[in-house]
Amino acid sequence: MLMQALHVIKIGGNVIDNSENLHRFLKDFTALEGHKILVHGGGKVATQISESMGIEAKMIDGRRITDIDTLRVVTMVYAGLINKNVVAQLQRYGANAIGLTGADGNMIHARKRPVKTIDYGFVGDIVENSINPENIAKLLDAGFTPVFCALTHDGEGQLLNTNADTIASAVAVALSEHYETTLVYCFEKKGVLHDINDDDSLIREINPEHYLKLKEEQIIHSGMIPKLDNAFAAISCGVKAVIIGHSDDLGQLKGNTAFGTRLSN
Ligand SMILES: Nc1ncnc2c1ncn2[C@@H]1O[C@H](COP(=O)(O)OP(=O)(O)O)[C@@H](O)[C@H]1O
Ligand SMILES: CC(=O)N[C@@H](CCC(=O)OP(=O)(O)O)C(=O)O
Repeated sequence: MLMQALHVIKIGGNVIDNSENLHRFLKDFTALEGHKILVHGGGKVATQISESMGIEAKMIDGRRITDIDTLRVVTMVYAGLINKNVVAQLQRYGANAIGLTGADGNMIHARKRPVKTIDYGFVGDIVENSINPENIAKLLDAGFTPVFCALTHDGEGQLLNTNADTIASAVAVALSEHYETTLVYCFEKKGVLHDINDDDSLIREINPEHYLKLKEEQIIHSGMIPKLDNAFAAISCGVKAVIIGHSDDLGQLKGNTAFGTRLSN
């Protein structure tokens, strides 16, 4: 049987922090035909709000050290402020969006990251095979557009902070059993760049060997490393296509025009 197409789109914190870019992106997202899921970050807003409350934001290897006060802030910011505003805007543009944490409908089960050398606090690693694609498919079939924020739960009442890139990859992998799934990471640059300050230096395609080399040469660094690790994990676990590109270029998907960096294995 021919599988239906599904787009899982992740939007990053720098776009969420810029209302003009966010609105443009949400309009283009709504215009995408067929089944779609949005996963949003919001790390930048969480950092601003934490610091305005006198709670210092600490990141190690792109992951937020989430003590109890920080967990309260990210719960308010991700599940409340950002998720509900994104849902309201999508409703305005015509998508029947429904906002979710991983606890809602038991969508995403995670385990508190064990303390080794670093104590990340209330950070959750998604439990393998814990995302039930049937539950998400029910929402899609009922005409809803699920909008996930960066929170999961451990099944024992504890919310956990989980990186949004990781959530997008895990959701795309789980649903690729049922749909021909394309995962798109949207952020504020044209894609993976040879020179981070030059949008004309876009790398149109990248495979794991090329990735290793670009990492060694420090052409790829910081937040792009975990993003690409998540992206390659998705492509090797059944996701049909993964693209990393600018939030302004999402509309290109509709016309099937190539944009951003496409992953290959
Ligand atoms: N080669 C590269 N091309 C593009 N961005 C890169 C590259 N190397 C590092 N980066 C950095 O990675 C960042 C994206 O990662 P991150 O901030 O985690 O994204 P997001 O906001 O989508 O979660 C970019 O803003 C950029 O600063
Ligand atoms: C554990 C962890 O680091 N969680 C992330 C979740 C938000 C996120 O991923 O936001 P962006 O996509 O905007 O970076 C954080 O709190 O920053």
